[in-house]
Parts: sequence; structure tokens; C-alpha cells
Amino acid sequence: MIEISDLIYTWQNHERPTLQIKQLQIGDGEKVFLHGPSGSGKSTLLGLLAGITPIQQGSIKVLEQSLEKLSSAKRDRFRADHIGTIFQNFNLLPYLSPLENVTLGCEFSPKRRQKACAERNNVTAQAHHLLNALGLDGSLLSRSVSALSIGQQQRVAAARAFIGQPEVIIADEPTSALDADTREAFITTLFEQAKKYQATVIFVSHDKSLSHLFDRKISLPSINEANL
Ligand SMILES: Nc1ncnc2c1ncn2[C@@H]1O[C@H](COP(=O)(O)OP(=O)(O)OP(=O)(O)O)[C@@H](O)[C@H]1O
Repeated sequence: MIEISDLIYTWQNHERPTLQIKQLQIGDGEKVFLHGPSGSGKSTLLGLLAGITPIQQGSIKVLEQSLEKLSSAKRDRFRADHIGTIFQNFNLLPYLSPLENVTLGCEFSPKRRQKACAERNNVTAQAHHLLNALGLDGSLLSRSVSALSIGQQQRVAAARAFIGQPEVIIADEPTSALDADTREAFITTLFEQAKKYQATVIFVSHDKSLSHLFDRKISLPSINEANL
């Protein structure tokens, strides 16, 4: 599913590489907890996996596609079709409703739109279903997203990531603004959805108390140590 080999990434004006990963494989449906000290390159790795950041050296294959062989536009298309993302600040559009934010997840991908329509009759019905499954109260679905609590916004961001069944879900500290109980409950709900769609989940967090919920932990060493 995901295969990394001989990956080296150095940010501009940095003397040393931020990331050096010799070999790493992540299987279909695996739920991975990615941790490591601040600055060890967790977000950099997610950016490379999601095709947001171009690969400088080495290879990343996602679903048999070598990302380094794709142009920037093709990586954008690949991400839209196959990768759902949930970021720390959620990146929701504040002037749209939860339903509209979730259907946006299909806006740039006819493939995901088709899959969402195959599950329910149309994309809005599937957005409705996912928001319900992720625990967002029905009375909030058409309100402005800016009026929602952080926990509610997080559910909207997760539903947007899952709509149209992307094979990979990438989450960068999506629970950092929540209290401990809510965090664990959110991850459990996230996994229920992931299991349903057999999605692979790569989840970055500083909170190691969450790691027992995952199939596997991957630690990135600090920039001064040898990498994977
Ligand atoms: N856009 C960028 N331009 C230049 N350097 C960057 C950029 N993004 C990250 N870096 C550098 O890369 C290194 C790793 O950053 P990254 O955000 O990937 O680490 P992280 O492990 O996710 O950190 P944290 O746990 O603090 O979020 C840092 O030294 C950072 O300054």
C-alpha cells in the first residue's frame, strides 16, 4: 500500500536532512501512530506522503503509484482521489455549513463523488450519513461551521476526509485541542469509519497515551540521530 525507500528530504537553508528513511512499508488498512520529538519531520513526512511536498530523493509509492514520477498537478489529482486529510486546524471553510464542507471533499474528484453516490443516492446524503456516524448532532448540519465547537469541527473535518472512501487517511495532530476522554472517543469513531472502508490511517500525535489504540507505532528520531 505505502512503500518508502531511500527517502532523503532537506528543507531549503537547512544544513542537514530533516528526513532520512531507508525502508518503510505500511500495509492496507494498517493504523499507524507516528511520533517523535518536535522538529523530527513528522509533518514533513505527511506532506510528502500526501503529495503536497515534492520528493527530492528516493521513492514513495502509494497504491503502486510512485509519487516522485508525478507532476505537481498529477499529485494534486492523486491526493484528491485517494487521500483524505485531517489537519490540526481542520482547514474548514468557515462560511459554509458542515454539510457543504464535507461535500467539498468530493468536489475535485469524480472518483470519490462516484463512490459517495454509490453508497447513498447523492453526495449530500452521504455527507449527512458520515456526519451522523461521526457523532455530529443533526441540528448542526446546516449551520455555519464557524459556530461549532472545536470537537464538532473536528468531526466535520473527519467526515470530509472519509467521504468517497479514500484508501489513505492522513491526520496531523487532529486531537491536540481536545481533552483526554474526547480524544480517545474521537479516535475510536475514526477507526470505526476506517474499518468500514478498509482505509489505512497515519496519525501524528505527541500524546503517547493514545498509541495503544493503533496497530503500530513508528518513531522518527530527532534530526541529530540516525534515521529509520
Ligand atoms: N516549509 C518549511 N520550510 C522550511 N523548513 C521547514 C518547513 N517545514 C518544516 N521545516 C523544518 O523541518 C523540520 C521538521 O519540521 P516538521 O514540522 O516536519 O517537524 P515535526 O516533527 O512535525 O514537528 P512538531 O512536532 O513540532 O510539529 C524543522 O526543523 C522545521 O523548521
